[in-house]
Amino acid sequence: MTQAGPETPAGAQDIVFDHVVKTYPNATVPAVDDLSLTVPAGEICVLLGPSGSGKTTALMMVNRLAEITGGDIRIGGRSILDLDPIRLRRSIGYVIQQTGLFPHLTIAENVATVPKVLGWDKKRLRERVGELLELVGLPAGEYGRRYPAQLSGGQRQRVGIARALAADPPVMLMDEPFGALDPITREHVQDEFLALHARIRKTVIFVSHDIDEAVKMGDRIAIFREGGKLAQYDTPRTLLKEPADAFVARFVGADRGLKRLTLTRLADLADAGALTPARDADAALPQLAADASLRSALSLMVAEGTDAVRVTEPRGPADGSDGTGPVLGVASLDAVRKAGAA
Ligand SMILES: Nc1ncnc2c1ncn2[C@@H]1O[C@H](COP(=O)(O)OP(=O)(O)OP(=O)(O)O)[C@@H](O)[C@H]1O
Repeated sequence: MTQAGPETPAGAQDIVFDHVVKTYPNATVPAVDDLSLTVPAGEICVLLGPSGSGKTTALMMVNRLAEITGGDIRIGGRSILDLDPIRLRRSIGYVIQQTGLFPHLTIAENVATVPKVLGWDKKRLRERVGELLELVGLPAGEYGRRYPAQLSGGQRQRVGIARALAADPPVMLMDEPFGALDPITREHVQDEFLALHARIRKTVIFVSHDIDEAVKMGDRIAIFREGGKLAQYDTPRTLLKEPADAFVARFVGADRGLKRLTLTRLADLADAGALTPARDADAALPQLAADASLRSALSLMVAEGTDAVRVTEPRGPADGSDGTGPVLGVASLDAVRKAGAA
């Protein structure tokens, strides 16, 4: 955590869309229509919506890969229209689905691309590349001299993130960055990115078409409808609990109650005093570590045919959530249901 606290992290900047319109040349209707929203500094905002609803266009207007045709976008209070597009782009991290790594450059050279353009000296470049590759779990000594083709898809995506962070930009734009990864790798890279974000607190705009990804990654979610109109902008919890209209309700899915359970951990129940003390008779109950979600707890109860789980203290990340630490108490189906409805 920075000195200023997570709400106003040092170095991050808010992004304001102020009545933004984008109508492409020769188009009869706008791709983005009167978009107004603020992404607070240091938060992750996920743009979600059906195909063609204007998510990528909204994202690309921030770094002027698509020029706005109405309204304004301000980063840290400065209009993007007052900035030179090339300089603006260098000051914003950009991660896309096909990582866009240069195949003929090594991993270290790829990560160094922008700082090199900015004229950093060799020593500073080398240190920064080492630091960034370490940060994304690909130590330079082992991976720096390899070429993109010699990495897995998930590793390439991590290099893409390291490269986007190279010049320490206050803002990152990510367009379906994990879309091409298989589900298991995607989960890993999402977790890694969230852990990384907790440390670096950049302001991130992240395009996704996957509601589960949006709920997991977003501090806030902007749902777009056809015609590039903003349907709702809220925290995942509010969006799932109070969809603004039938379109949003349909988009987030009939299982939105279950999705909401992913937002609460068993540890939250423990903190709220909603666990009951474990008795000897509870020894046969299935158990889960406190960092598991209420959805996992419910799923385990259904699978095991019980109406409670024992909650254990996780001993560390290496333990996963299989529940091997000391027992904290028992979470009943009723407690899970009540917490899910809250
Ligand atoms: N370069 C362009 N020229 C003209 N029209 C475009 C251009 N790029 C996108 N559009 C149109 O603008 C609208 C919004 O497209 P955009 O790519 O922003 O949507 P999206 O929500 O990101 O879609 P997807 O989820 O399929 O990527 C679509 O109708 C699209 O056809």
